[in-house]
Amino acid sequence: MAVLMEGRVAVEHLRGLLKDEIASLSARHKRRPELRCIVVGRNAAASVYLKSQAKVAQELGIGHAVVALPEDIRPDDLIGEIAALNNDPSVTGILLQCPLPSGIDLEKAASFILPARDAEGIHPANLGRLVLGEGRIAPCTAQACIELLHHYQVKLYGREAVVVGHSSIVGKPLSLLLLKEFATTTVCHIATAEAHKLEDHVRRAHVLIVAVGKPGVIKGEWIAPGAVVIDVGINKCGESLVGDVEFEAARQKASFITPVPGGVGPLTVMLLMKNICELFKESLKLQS
Ligand SMILES: NC(=O)C1=CN([C@@H]2O[C@H](COP(=O)(O)OP(=O)(O)OC[C@H]3O[C@@H](n4cnc5c(N)ncnc54)[C@H](OP(=O)(O)O)[C@@H]3O)[C@@H](O)[C@H]2O)C=CC1
Ligand SMILES: Nc1nc(=O)c2c([nH]1)NC[C@@H]1CN(c3ccc(C(=O)N[C@@H](CCC(=O)O)C(=O)O)cc3)C=[N+]21
Repeated sequence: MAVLMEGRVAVEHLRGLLKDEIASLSARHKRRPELRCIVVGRNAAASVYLKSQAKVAQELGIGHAVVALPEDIRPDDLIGEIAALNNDPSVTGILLQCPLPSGIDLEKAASFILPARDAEGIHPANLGRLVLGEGRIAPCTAQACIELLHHYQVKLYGREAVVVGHSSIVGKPLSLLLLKEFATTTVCHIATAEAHKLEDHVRRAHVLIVAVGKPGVIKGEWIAPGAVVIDVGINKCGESLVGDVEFEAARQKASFITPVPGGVGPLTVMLLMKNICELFKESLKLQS
């Protein structure tokens, strides 16, 4: 039976550090960091994220406001909203929440966020730094997975890491961070599933990280004995939240596994706040 990797426990140390740092910066500079979150349309996982953000921002002394936009917004109007936040001197960081409607391209929209206000590190300049291994602001969930692995002292050097999902906010940046740790990294996606190869890749993973958004897409029986499993997926199932991995069956085979909720989610939120704190410090340096 696997040990649970509890993000809600791993996060406590960071919570204390950030709270103290933000309190002292805010007192010294007589202003607080401000996060603005752009949300287009409605989505269950995005609502869970927003709720957690608002709660943690308040605990840490970070201002938080949502810019809610209609599902049928035109791309140019979304860019206008981003520009308004870029030009507002009180704003520290901007988060463009996914998913976006089918007519709007995340990567294109993200390129309009000022790199110095990019709360998630998804502007091409920030992603470029990540490729070069020198990124400071990296996508929060990718960082959260690495933090969890470090917290539970999981060895990555020379191990087979398999990432399922290749989105710009999770799978791709995470694969770069795993490479930085010298894990031998495979990235699977929809074409892997269509080629009926997903099971083969999952079966040989020492470390498996799944970010798809489909409950049960990874069968528990595919997990290699002793594997480490991180389930990023957040899916609403009635009133409860479930991940992408068949949890109970996977738990019988893995050595470590994240629960959903209580796994990656709380760390994602705290690392978003850490990014905001970093952007705030940079902005204060520029002013002085
Ligand atoms: N816990 C947390 O902190 C966070 C949770 N999430 C959750 O993680 C999930 C993924 O989020 P995100 O990356 O934004 O989602 P996206 O929809 O952007 O990406 C999903 C990825 O999964 C791939 N995929 C779809 N179906 C399959 C399949 N059957 N087999 C293998 N790969 C498949 C897609 O491939 P293709 O594009 O080629 O179709 C795509 O790369 C969601 O549930 C989201 O809510 C996200 C961020 C943070
Ligand atoms: N640009 C962008 N970046 C994201 O990182 C992003 C996004 N868009 N869109 C939506 C998904 C989803 N996501 C979550 C993060 C934390 C929790 C979270 O805090 N989860 C708690 C939930 C606690 C509860 O309410 O039960 C937990 O898992 O324990 C949930 C969901 C980030 N996402």
